[in-house]
Amino acid sequence: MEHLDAIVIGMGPGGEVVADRLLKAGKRVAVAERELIGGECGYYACIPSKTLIRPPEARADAEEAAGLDRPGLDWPALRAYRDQMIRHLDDSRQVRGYRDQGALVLKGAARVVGRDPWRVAVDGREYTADHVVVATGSEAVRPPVEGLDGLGPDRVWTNREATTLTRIPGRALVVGGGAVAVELGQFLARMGAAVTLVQRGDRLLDREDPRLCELVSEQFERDGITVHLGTEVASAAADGDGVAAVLGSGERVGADVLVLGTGRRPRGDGLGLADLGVETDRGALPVDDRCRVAPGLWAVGDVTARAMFTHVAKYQGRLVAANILGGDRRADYTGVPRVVFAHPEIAGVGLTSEQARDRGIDVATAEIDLPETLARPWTHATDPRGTLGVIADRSEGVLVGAWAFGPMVSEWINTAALAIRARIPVGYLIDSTPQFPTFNEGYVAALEELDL
Ligand SMILES: Cc1cc2nc3c(=O)[nH]c(=O)nc-3n(C[C@H](O)[C@H](O)[C@H](O)COP(=O)(O)OP(=O)(O)OC[C@H]3O[C@@H](n4cnc5c(N)ncnc54)[C@H](O)[C@@H]3O)c2cc1C
Ligand SMILES: NC(=O)c1ccc[n+]([C@@H]2O[C@H](COP(=O)([O-])OP(=O)(O)OC[C@H]3O[C@@H](n4cnc5c(N)ncnc54)[C@H](O)[C@@H]3O)[C@@H](O)[C@H]2O)c1
Repeated sequence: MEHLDAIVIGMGPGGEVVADRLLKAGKRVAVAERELIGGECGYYACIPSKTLIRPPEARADAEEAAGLDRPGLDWPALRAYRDQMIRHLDDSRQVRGYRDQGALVLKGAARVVGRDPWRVAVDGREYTADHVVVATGSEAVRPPVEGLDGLGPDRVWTNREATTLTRIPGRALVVGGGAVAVELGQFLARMGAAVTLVQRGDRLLDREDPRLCELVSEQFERDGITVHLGTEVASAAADGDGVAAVLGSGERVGADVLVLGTGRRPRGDGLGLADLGVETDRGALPVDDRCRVAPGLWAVGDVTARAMFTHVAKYQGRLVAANILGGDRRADYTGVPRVVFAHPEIAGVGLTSEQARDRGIDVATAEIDLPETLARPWTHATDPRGTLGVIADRSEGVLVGAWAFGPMVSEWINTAALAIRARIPVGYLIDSTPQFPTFNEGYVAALEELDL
């Protein structure tokens, strides 16, 4: 039986970072992947969704810039570029790349079949290793809607069908109110679909600051999206080529497709770990602050259910590789940005004002309207909009949270992310000199408004 320094199970962004770093350090590594090297992120989530969103976003930006006409949208050309970006669902170059780096590439579903030492089985063969890293990601949750399971993938889209779509549906019923529902719902609407969104919670993006949720709802109204809050889809049935749904409120909604954005379940079950005394929590592998599950067993990414983002999977991957190589790195999630790539972009980082108060923090908040305060929104668009909110700990004099709605927020939210993580005193932030004219200047203006 072949013995390795490490076996990485699942080659999404988390697994790839661990494998790359261990291989560079000269370790003997096996990587196991049952589908495509690159994971959900590379083929069915981040990459295709952000590629698809860009042209409608660029068109809206062009419409808002002085002196530009509305550019045309070429769906076949966009679809072809999306297919190129998802490598036509072919990972043979990645397989070759890892083999060239000296990895043992195992294409198949892995199971952990023994411990002391860890033993992993793929395709009927077994391997032992000093370290096993589980990076198996997550899968879309299918809500318990009557009739849903009887409908095929032509009528019910998870993120997989939605991000690999080949036609724009005439009518889409989007279920959920998180990042998936907001990004895909707005994309479909901007591509010409009539979109109805049904969210169980009482706000869109209900884990974010309530004020941010309000701004997103207003934007969805401008986009002509019909939003039902505080209700669910009670039942769904085939109707011609489409779907006839009945909501909890009794209202009927007809659509060509029903798109699920109802959360994700970590893929920690089915790996055989329970038989070895490693319990999961609703599919998640419990990790300590070093991302360790048990001696020699590590987990990174969505399967840890810490914060289901690619940047978190990569962060945990860097940390686990360092720890396997003898380091002692511990994870800190206080400065993880949460960006929704809608148009305008939406972001939150750190605590919401509600969370900060619940923790007993002496909270000070401020909110600024970006066009009222800055020059940059006006050089960017003729009818600009945007808002920045900051949440500070008055007694410590540091920022504990921030949220923003506006152009390119995904880039400039990282200023707040670093300030929160490093506990940079608000006085230093106010004393900084962000480039003129940029959206980053908003932080000085917002922080000056705080009653500290
Ligand atoms: C529509 C959508 C858009 C998103 N957009 C963003 C975004 O813009 N930015 C962002 O930060 N996050 C985004 N996310 C979240 C992001 O996709 C995940 O956080 C990220 O993919 C997690 O990476 P991972 O390495 O944990 O797992 P994954 O990317 O899920 O990869 C896990 C891999 O493990 C493999 N695997 C599973 N079980 C086994 C087994 N037993 N044996 C072998 N292999 C196995 C799978 O085949 C898969 O390839 C988005 C999610 C969705 C659904
Ligand atoms: N830009 C990004 O970084 C990005 C983009 C997409 C997804 N993601 C990540 O992927 C993960 C999954 O995203 P998501 O939006 O699917 O999940 P989510 O858990 O963030 O949100 C799910 C939403 O669906 C609602 N919901 C659940 N069941 C419902 C039902 N039966 N009927 C109506 N509404 C229902 C919930 O109230 C909740 O608001 C998240 O962790 C997210 O952060 C990130």
